Amino acid sequence: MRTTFTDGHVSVTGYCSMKKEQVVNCQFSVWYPIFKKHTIKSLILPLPQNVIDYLLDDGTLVVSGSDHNTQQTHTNNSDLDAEEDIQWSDDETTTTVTAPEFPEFTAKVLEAINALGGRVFPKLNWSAPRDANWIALNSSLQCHSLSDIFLLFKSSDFITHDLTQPFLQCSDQDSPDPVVNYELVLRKWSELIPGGEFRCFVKENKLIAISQRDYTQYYQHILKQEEQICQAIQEFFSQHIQYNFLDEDFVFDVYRDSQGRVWLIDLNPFGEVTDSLLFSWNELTSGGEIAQEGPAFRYTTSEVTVQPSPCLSYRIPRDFVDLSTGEDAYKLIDFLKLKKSQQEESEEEEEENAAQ
Ligand SMILES: Nc1ncnc2c1ncn2[C@@H]1O[C@H](COP(=O)(O)OP(=O)(O)OP(=O)(O)O)[C@@H](O)[C@H]1O
Repeated sequence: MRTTFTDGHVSVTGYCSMKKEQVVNCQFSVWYPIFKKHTIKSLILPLPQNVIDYLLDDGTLVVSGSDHNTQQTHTNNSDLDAEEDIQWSDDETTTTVTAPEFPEFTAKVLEAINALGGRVFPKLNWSAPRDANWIALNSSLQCHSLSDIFLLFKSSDFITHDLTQPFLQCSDQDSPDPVVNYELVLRKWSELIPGGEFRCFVKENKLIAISQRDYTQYYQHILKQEEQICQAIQEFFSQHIQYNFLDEDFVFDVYRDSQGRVWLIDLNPFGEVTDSLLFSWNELTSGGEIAQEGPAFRYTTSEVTVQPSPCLSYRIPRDFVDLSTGEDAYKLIDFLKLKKSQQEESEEEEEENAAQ
């Protein structure tokens, strides 16, 4: 699930009126039990309040180290709680910070990761931290420990959106927000080839549109197998999805594997909070005109249209990543020294000016 912000405000164009209940129904723990047989094996753990507080505290990026490295070098701009152990050393302008620890939760997470084969894809109730994969060492959302998960979650706007304003774009703003029980979703890691992913739009229980998910790239096999892909998705929808979900309007994502088998990947609300990819919400809501006979199928047809990845705008320069994660301690020291010498230079200049 994703929200579009423009100058700090939500961009609502008002093509469709999504209700809070639709958002509630698209939580992972609601749809997973219904479609368990057709999706990737996953485990759901309730998120304790102190973990939620830690994720929302933007004072530090340092991650709990009890299941990983125990300490990391870091710039200190945090007034975090007493569990932090902060040591300043005089000779270098660096701090050593130990993040809060959650032993019980850590043990449960590790047990779940092991049960899923040691490598997982993490999510909250709705979103994965797709906007933060650049910060991970392998530039991937693959996690082996709770500290891997924390690093991604604490760096992700999509995760913050889930935690703070999941009902922001709903039309029934006058009704009270439903209670959300936050959950950590761990999914068995699967090597999904982006060219096999498609987003499907369902209106009044009818599959009206299918879009290539990774629309910034051209995939020749989609062009060649257009009919087979469309047919396989339609069959999957009518056999396993249609009339089985709690709403009649929704969006679902699928993966077609190399054997042609279709898998459910995710379920999203039918509304502007969900990216409409190669369609517009205006088209999708205007009386089903796009789907006269069967669903409309859109994919990128030539290399000319290839665009940069939509998540690129969330990235920051690698140097800053190294600084913020303490990955390259020397870079951090250089940076601090540079700041110090710049400060000294400007103080000298001020003194000279004052003397004149
Ligand atoms: N189990 C998995 N293993 C590896 N990669 C995965 C797994 N599940 C999903 N992915 C990849 O991550 C992408 C995002 O997954 P998902 O749809 O669950 O996240 P999301 O935050 O809900 O995204 P959106 O907001 O677009 O619906 C998928 O398109 C897929 O490429």
